[in-house]
Amino acid sequence: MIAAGARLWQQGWCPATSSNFSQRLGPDSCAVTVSGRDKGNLQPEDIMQVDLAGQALDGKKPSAETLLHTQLYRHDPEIGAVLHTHSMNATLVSTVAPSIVELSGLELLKAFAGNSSHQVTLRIPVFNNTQDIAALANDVETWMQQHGTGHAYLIRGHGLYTWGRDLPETLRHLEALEFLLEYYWHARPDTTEVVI
Ligand SMILES: CSCCC(=O)C(=O)COP(=O)(O)O
Ligand SMILES: [Zn+2]
Repeated sequence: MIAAGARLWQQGWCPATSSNFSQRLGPDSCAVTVSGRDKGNLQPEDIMQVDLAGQALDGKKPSAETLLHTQLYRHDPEIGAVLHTHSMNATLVSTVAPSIVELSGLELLKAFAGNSSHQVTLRIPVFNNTQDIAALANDVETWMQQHGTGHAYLIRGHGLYTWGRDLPETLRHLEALEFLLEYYWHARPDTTEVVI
């Protein structure tokens, strides 16, 4: 997670202490970044343990968005890592997109686990931003129960969440998403107005 933070910060995807990262530790807990830390220069003490209710197990202050990470680990036991970033492309797309961003026919869609052809559609739901992270986590869970887990979601005017079986797979998903969101921004098939 420390190396991942340096790599993602270098790309400009984690400005100004934004973003948070986590990795599953077992069936009932995960490691998550401490709130407010510089994600480009994480130290071992900037990573802590929480249970899947989001409660700190070591007295530190977990990411303000911990419940969005633990929702994913509770939802799917196969999820082993979660990355949340604040890139310009994700933020731009999140403000102009309809409620679901759809991407089809692009070779890079094969970067997502389970895809062996470009002839697939990646659906990325867009949730409205809120400071009520528990409510947002509930909205995400409800959406996933109705539509499936998928690979990612956007939060309007905020950023991107993605996940995978482990950290390398999640980094691959994130890099593919960044490419695809930049493509979407330039193509902007559904743009009508900015929505924040
Ligand atoms: C300065 S960014 C605002 C908070 C945020 O969106 C974020 O991703 C970082 O929050 P954390 O508590 O995980 O540091
Ligand atoms: Zn954030």
